[in-house]
Amino acid sequence: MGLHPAVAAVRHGVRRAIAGLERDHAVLVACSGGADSLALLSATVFEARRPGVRVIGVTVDHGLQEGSAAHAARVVDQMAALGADETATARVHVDPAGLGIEAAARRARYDVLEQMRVHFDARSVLLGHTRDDQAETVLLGLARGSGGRSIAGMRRSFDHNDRPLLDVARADTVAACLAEGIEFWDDPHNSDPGFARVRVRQRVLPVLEDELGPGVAATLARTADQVRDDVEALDGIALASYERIGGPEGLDREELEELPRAVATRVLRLAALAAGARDSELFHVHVTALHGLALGAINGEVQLPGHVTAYCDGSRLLFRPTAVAG
Ligand SMILES: Nc1ncnc2c1ncn2[C@@H]1O[C@H](COP(=O)(O)OP(=O)(O)OP(=O)(O)O)[C@@H](O)[C@H]1O
Repeated sequence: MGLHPAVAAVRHGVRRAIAGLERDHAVLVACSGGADSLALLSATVFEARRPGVRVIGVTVDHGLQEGSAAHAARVVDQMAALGADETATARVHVDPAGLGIEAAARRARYDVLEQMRVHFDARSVLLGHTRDDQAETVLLGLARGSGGRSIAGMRRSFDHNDRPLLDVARADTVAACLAEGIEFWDDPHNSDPGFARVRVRQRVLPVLEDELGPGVAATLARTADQVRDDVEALDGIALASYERIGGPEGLDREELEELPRAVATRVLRLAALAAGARDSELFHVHVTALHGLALGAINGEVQLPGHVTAYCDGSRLLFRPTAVAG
């Protein structure tokens, strides 16, 4: 019997991701025990064999659900049975204060995976996000309305992380597990309609598929790829412009006026961040106000999150710490 097409699709993604690795290099696979990450691990073991790359399987125990330690132990056994050279459980403490539980768990997970990567001297961390995850991310970003970056989806690689399955359908990771006799775990979170992502998965995408035809997830993911190229190009141009016209003495307003709006707003964001504005609360409305101020459409000052005030002085747009009353 030939190779199952779903297994071939998963292996194809992995082959590209580890193409640069050589004998005795190590790669870390982040494994939740779901179909996506177990299919990813199995394919990585297969693809790593010929170059002689070591495969490290790591599962993160967030300690948030009853029985999470037992679940992690089962995943570790599975990873070993699938042929991982080494396995580990990373336990994290999730502090939900500020970020909220989901974001705090994600932050803790990415931090500990990076620590494990360094610990095992691995070249990269492979994550099992699929094309469907990407489509959901694009739709959620579209609804959030925070511009190109929010619909550019997840990056294929960042820092030392890779997402080899971004072109692979989630159904194919399930089919690959079934074809290889891998028992996978269905995370109850993945079907809890309390999460916006789950509602997109269960209700929004199926309607789009019905009304616009099958393949919507793939086209959304393709859109993300194209938008990301554009966003990254604009970011690069903006950084170069900022380095040219910005500095400790603020921004040159005439030079700023010459820039296309998409570049100017990015330059203003960079300048505001350099002046100490708080990234997570610096919204488009602030940047638009800064633009108005620089062009003379708004008079006075603009207050930015993080206690930064922007103002104009002749030809320059400047920033200073906001004076605290009392
Ligand atoms: N507990 C875990 N241990 C190890 N890896 C995990 C764990 N949870 C998720 N991952 C990794 O992240 C990938 C995506 O998982 P999932 O879609 O459940 O997470 P998510 O919360 O949507 O992720 P993100 O927040 O990064 O978008 C998995 O395929 C796996 O590689």
